[in-house]
Amino acid sequence: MSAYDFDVLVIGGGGSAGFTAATTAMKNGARVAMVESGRLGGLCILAGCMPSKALIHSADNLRRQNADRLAAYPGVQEFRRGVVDFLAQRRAQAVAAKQQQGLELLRGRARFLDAHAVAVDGKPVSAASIVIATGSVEVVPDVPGLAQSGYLTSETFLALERPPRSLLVLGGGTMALELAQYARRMGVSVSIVQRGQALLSKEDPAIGQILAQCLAEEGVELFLGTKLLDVTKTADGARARFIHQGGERAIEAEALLLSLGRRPNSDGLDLAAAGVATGPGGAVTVDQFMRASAPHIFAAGDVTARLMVVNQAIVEGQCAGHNASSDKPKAIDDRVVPRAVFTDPQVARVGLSAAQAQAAGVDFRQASYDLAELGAAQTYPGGVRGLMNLRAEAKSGRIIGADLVAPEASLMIHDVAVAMKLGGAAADLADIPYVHPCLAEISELTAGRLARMVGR
Ligand SMILES: Cc1cc2nc3c(=O)[nH]c(=O)nc-3n(C[C@H](O)[C@H](O)[C@H](O)COP(=O)(O)OP(=O)(O)OC[C@H]3O[C@@H](n4cnc5c(N)ncnc54)[C@H](O)[C@@H]3O)c2cc1C
Ligand SMILES: NC(=O)c1ccc[n+]([C@@H]2O[C@H](COP(=O)([O-])OP(=O)(O)OC[C@H]3O[C@@H](n4cnc5c(N)ncnc54)[C@H](O)[C@@H]3O)[C@@H](O)[C@H]2O)c1
Repeated sequence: MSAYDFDVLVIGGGGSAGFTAATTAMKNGARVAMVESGRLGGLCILAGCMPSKALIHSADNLRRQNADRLAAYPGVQEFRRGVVDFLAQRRAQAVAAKQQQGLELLRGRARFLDAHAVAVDGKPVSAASIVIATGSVEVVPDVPGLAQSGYLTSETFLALERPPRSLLVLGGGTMALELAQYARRMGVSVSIVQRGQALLSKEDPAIGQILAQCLAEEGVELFLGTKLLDVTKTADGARARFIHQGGERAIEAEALLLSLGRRPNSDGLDLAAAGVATGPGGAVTVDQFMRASAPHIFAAGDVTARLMVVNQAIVEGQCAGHNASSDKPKAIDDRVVPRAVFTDPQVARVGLSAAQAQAAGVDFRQASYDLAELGAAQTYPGGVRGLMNLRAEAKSGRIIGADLVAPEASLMIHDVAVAMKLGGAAADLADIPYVHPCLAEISELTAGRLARMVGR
């Protein structure tokens, strides 16, 4: 009989990483409890991936139909709520099914008491191993006046009952671009104020340029390379002052959306009581087994800040859940986690970026292809914009990463992901006679170019 209440305790079990960790540990035969302070579903279902995509796809439809967006707005919101409620209910049913199999669900907020115990709303619970999966929170920078201005976060923006006439988006990352384009397509007048010189500053600058062109053509006003000075509340909304191209500018809008990144949600956990070390922004520091600095404590998902997307959270949850409940530890394999930005055109990536490969000292070659060069692209009235960068190890020809901008890049990236998973080389991808004429042929053609530059 164990000295602890449970074999494995998961903090944040209602989210993607936590629920995966809990069910993985159960498969290993562990007695598992999960603590959840909020509604079951986590960020992806309740206020992230799913509601944002429900709105984006709705705006696309309305645009195609040339419908009155303002009149359609309440229906779009009703659709978003329906999607969220359906998926949250499905998560609740999945949790209930696991409860039938012995999972203990503890409702409340967890805080560490020591390395093997947490208090759930004051009540102590102990476990041999603990998985931290508490997700992330919005970054709120220390900008004068911002706190008093009444800004929107992604969560409050997604749920607005009425669209603002004008929207000022602070930030130029994934979330900023998805939500800015959605708002524009719903008829809102949109400005983006971004600190970096490019949009999506972690990607190849050519990608940010394509997105900047597309957004500007839709009427989004872009300010890149800015320094935010302050924000003031006005009678109609908010006003942001910033430096742009050496001069001072000010933009007023009815609503201000904060999209300056997310940071690990670890503040209230009292990690010091458990001897768990944190890194930049409060990320729980983990090794390749998703093990924290205390040997029987693991972490998974946004709280580790490795890559804040849901498929990464699930891969980390599987690894943490397994290692928390097994004496045969497995290292995480997150080499192949594709991800996408759901703008139009979409942006997708798998594997290492060129900058990451360089930083890791990999000897690689990169081939690029402009989507407009493709025969299939000629068949789209008005043309299509995009590109592919494909990278492979110089000696072996093995594919190590790709970037893609294309209308359906979120779908198209998966053939590169499969090739990478199977250890494929550029020549293997080039060898597949792709359906003609389709935009996915860009993979075959870029791979052909790359195959001629590398060893195999
Ligand atoms: C607007 C938006 C759009 C996004 N779109 C996409 C997308 O299209 N594709 C994609 O892959 N990713 C997307 N993401 C990112 C994705 O949602 C996250 O990476 C993912 O949901 C993180 O999962 P998680 O399990 O780490 O955290 P969460 O799902 O946030 O789970 C953490 C859980 O812990 C609970 N919790 C926190 N503290 C405690 C505590 N002390 N005690 C008990 N419980 C606690 C919370 O209530 C929550 O249920 C988006 C994010 C946003 C904000
Ligand atoms: N499709 C998806 O997978 C998806 C969609 C939305 C969000 N997400 C995830 O949610 C998280 C949050 O998204 P995000 O777009 O906010 O984060 P992000 O890190 O992609 O972008 C933040 C942006 O804000 C800028 N910035 C940060 N601090 C600033 C400051 N003080 N002044 C001016 N600019 C500043 C950065 O340069 C960057 O461009 C990300 O980790 C992302 O992966 C994913």
